[in-house]
Amino acid sequence: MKSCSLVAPAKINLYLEIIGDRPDGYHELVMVMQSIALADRVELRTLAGEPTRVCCDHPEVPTDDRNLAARAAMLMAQRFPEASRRWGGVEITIDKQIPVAAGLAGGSTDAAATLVGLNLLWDLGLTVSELQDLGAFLGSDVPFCIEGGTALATGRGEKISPLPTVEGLYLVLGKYRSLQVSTAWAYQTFREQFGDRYISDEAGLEERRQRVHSGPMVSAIARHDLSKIGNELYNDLERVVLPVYPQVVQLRDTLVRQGAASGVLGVMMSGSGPSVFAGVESEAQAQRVREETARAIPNPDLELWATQAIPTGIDAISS
Ligand SMILES: C[C@@](CO)(OP(=O)(O)O)[C@H](O)COP(=O)(O)OP(=O)(O)OC[C@H]1O[C@@H](n2ccc(N)nc2=O)[C@H](O)[C@@H]1O
Ligand SMILES: Nc1ncnc2c1ncn2[C@@H]1O[C@H](COP(=O)(O)OP(=O)(O)O)[C@@H](O)[C@H]1O
Repeated sequence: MKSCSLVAPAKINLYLEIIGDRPDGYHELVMVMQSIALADRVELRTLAGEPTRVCCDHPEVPTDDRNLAARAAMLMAQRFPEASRRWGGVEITIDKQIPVAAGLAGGSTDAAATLVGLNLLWDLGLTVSELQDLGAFLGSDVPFCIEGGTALATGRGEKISPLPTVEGLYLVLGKYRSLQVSTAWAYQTFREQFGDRYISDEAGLEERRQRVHSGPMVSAIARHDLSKIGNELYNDLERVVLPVYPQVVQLRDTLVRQGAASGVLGVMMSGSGPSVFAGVESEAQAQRVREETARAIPNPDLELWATQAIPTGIDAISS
């Protein structure tokens, strides 16, 4: 029996621009992704002679083959049948700390951890880039989650180029427990409402890629300019999620108001939502804004975290 334990961080999107339609039904994106300290813990244990199973006591996380981590294990077994025969199935235990369907890539990071962990347990020696290629079969956010840190993501989100590390960015993150947003719904609604500005042919997409507005965010990151990073936060999916979820607007507005008083750098919804984050410059300020926001919205359904940007993705802490 072999086992390993991994830290699987969530992500936020500092920038998300939808630039067009793709023949595969996905959307062509330009995103700036950032790993954060809020993380699941994933434990893997080989099970000689037994099938793969997932253990997770979070009521909204499936433990059958809908679980993205189980799918990652199945993909590895399919691609590496010899190692799979030798080691048998794997028990995947997920300690779920990342809120589910929140726009924070919780399922994707568990899948990424499973790929990284099985690479270690099965002594496969796969490179980060090979693991990312496998991850792209599981979901658009999985390749980013493998290496994590700060990165530009293009294509449907699976093409990753590392960016300089964002240091000293602290965050207040909020999410209503009972609210979940389906990513497929968010993109579908965007397509229905704003699809007429889409470009679908490759030449048009290439021309559009040259005109994306992510340049100022990328240069703010290169210059380590936190206040400019705060000004350049952007997410196209806010345009479809905010009109349907008034609580998200209330949380966003409250964080913006705290910002005016406490010097918040910027506020934005992450991914397809409904989580919203505010960027600040110190841990103490993050704690203060978190407390003030909890006082301003005294709703037990609202969960708030003080967290921070981190420079790494999946971290194997023991094997
Ligand atoms: C919006 C983002 C931003 O990082 O994150 P989340 O909010 O899910 O965390 C991602 O684009 C989500 O990535 P991920 O959650 O991996 O999506 P996938 O499983 O690949 O796709 C789920 C569904 O979203 C839509 N989809 C996703 C990615 C993309 N570029 N175009 C799309 O249209 C498709 O309808 C797809 O069926
Ligand atoms: N390991 C997992 N953790 C969380 N959700 C999972 C997992 N595997 C599958 N899911 C399913 O994926 C859906 C999206 O969850 P999640 O990945 O947390 O959100 P998001 O796509 O917003 O980042 C959930 O509704 C859940 O049913």
